Amino acid sequence: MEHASERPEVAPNAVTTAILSLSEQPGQGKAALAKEIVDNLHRNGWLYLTNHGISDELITEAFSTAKALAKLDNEAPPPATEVRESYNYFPYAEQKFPKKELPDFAPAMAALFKAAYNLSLELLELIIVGLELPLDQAEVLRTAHSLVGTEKSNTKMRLLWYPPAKSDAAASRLGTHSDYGTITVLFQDQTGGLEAQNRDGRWTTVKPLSATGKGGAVLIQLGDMFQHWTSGRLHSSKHRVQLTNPAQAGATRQSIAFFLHPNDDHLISQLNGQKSDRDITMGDFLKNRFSISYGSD
Ligand SMILES: O=C(O)CCC(=O)C(=O)O
Ligand SMILES: [Fe+2]
Repeated sequence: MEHASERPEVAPNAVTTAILSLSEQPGQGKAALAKEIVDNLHRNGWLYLTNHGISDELITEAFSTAKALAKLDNEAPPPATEVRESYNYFPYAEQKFPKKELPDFAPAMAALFKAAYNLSLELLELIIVGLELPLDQAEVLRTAHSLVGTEKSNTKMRLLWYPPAKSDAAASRLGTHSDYGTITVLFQDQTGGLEAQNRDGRWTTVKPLSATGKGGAVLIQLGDMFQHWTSGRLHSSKHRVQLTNPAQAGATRQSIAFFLHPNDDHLISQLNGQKSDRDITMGDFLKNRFSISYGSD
């Protein structure tokens, strides 16, 4: 209970997190699912997807390799203020891979990266349907992400490892931020601690759902760039990872976040077809990220 007074107020049931099945349900067509996805990305900016099509084996293999990497890195003690470790995986950055120590690293990460990329493309198509935009816009989005995996795209997979917290640790494991790309696909274990803020400004705890097993779910979060792209129709939520109870402090937490970004040189024109002087390349967007104002904010 020591930490309770240090934590910001969170109303645990203020916002409902949707759990949607990517495989069509009897009586529910693709259009209905697309609409539900868009409604949730409009209101909240996040949702869970079950039947996401990524095999347990791929996810489990990537998690165990990422955990082994965190253990390797731990041989050098982290700075005292460090509350998590993270490694950004870019498929082309082979010189950074721990080839000798972990020969399984490259194939495990490449497989999950590819699967998450394919899932993202499927989702982008559904979002275009749900936004009731002309279907050629789905092709626009697909082309905008054609360089994923190369040096001309900032798309990456972040391997996160949160060690057990010291008893006097602050309540924060990862500070408040929004993701800045198109969408994020988050795979997490069942430790919990993720909190997110919806369009109305309400914070909620996002119930932890494992990415594997029966009912395995991945969390989809919308990024700043996609909010901009959709002229603010979709919401990019602020989120953070907290230690929500003392028992959790003693537990490790592991997650893998796939951040989909458009090609650096892709000119982001509004998806509603309107010409706008806010059209901007992804590269410039990143440069200006902290100074521009955009969307409906
Ligand atoms: O660890 C998590 O669950 C969240 C990670 C995250 O939000 C990020 O890396 O941007
Ligand atoms: Fe994030």
